[in-house]
Amino acid sequence: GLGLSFKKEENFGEWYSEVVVNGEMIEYYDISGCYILRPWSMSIWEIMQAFFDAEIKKMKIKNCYFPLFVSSSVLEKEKDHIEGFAPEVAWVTKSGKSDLEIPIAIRPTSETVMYPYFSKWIRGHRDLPLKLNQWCNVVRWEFSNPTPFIRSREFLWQEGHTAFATKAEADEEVLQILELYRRIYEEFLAIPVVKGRKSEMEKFAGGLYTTSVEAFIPNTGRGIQGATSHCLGQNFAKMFEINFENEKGEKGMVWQNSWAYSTRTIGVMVMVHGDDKGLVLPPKVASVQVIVVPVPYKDANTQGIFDACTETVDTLCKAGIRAEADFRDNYSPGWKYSHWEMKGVPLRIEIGPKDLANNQVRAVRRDNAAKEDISRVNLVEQVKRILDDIHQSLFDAAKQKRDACIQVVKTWDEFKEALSQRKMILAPWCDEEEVEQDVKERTRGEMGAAKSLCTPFDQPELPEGTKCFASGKPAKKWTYWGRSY
Ligand SMILES: O=C1CCCN[C@@H]1CCCn1cnc2ccccc2c1=O
Repeated sequence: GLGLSFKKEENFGEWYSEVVVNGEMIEYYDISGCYILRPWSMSIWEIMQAFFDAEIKKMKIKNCYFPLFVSSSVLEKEKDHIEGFAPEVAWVTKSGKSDLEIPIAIRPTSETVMYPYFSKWIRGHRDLPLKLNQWCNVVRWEFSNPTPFIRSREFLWQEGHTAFATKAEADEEVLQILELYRRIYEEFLAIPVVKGRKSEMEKFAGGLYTTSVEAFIPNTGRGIQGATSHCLGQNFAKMFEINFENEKGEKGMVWQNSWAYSTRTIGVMVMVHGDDKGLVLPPKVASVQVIVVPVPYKDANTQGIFDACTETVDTLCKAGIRAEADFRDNYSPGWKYSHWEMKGVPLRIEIGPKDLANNQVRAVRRDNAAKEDISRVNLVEQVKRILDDIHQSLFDAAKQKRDACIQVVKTWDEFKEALSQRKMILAPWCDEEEVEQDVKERTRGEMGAAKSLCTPFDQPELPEGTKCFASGKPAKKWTYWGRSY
């Protein structure tokens, strides 16, 4: 039948795979770890892209496009940033029947593709700042369990790559971009995130420091990195000789950033808001925000009902609301209700004989199934109010659930207990890397080890003498820990 065969609370993994397919977001592909993005998910990507692209254009960041292919000499230029990742690099070794002289890598990220040209283009301080972004796909041949949107061998992202004369400029941009990522999650996807800094162990090894927005999936009790904004320092400038002559004629290396968010955002949204009836789309990213369904009654004025539906769609569209009508005559209203609920359309409008007679429509919310009769007189402002309220209540519900998963701990025993309860753990930490390594080893198990998620910028008070939860040494900061994707 139409319904899902798995329940979110009982079989989360199967529920997720089924809901992205039944919601017509994803089609499974015959190569493992690769998925077809159908229009229902591509439209979500496009809406977020439109926002982010407009925002970075305000920051004078320009779009470009670099080749998909990377020569091995250049890719392996940076040993330590690539060493951990080497197994994930996909290589082209043949064309037709013949082997390539030298294998060519498919970009897993574009630092090594772009930075030899940054070196060529940046000569003097007038060439700075250089601020580029590209919207593209990247390939990482991962082996851990592939999951649509969350972990795939090819995904879409934007990657920003910027170069500045001073560290101060780089530091500022890192945070400006991170704020845009927070807005993507909280203002578009209605998902609460924590802004913070990654530990030395978890940061991008090729950079100076990494900031991120961290989300949490209550059903699996795992944190998930939502997006990252790295300050690369002068590490890549040194490697690729990206230097410039400043005003005083002195030679200096540039300060660089790189930052990305990807189609993983869509998977997080499905996991957080979806329910046993299917997808639940936050209105801001729904390609159809309102679906109008005619409810004809045997001898009632069917044409009048259809006309009212058409007029309702036109009125809403003229007001900038993304509305459509489902006039298909081979499906019943009840079938249509289930279908559009599965696809997560935020608001349904039903128009039957009674509604027609009373010059009203019956509005039904997807998030809480609340029904409301609305006069067609002030339809637009009522629908706008309801859509805004749906966004707010989705965010509030997700935040309440995420906050309920947060556990503050002071000792190792409390930490272990919270981890067994699948919590997102806030603990005082001595900030020593070998202690972090020790936490990973001591929590290794079939559920996966705990790792540090981020050190939140918003630090709670740390009383003098507070001990590190894992080492007993003097704590230096509060850090979030947990299992993660
Ligand atoms: O996050 C970002 C933001 C966008 C630009 N790249 C940085 C860092 C990417 C880190 N990374 C991640 N997976 C990889 C996989 C294979 C080879 C290299 C890499 C690699 O460098």
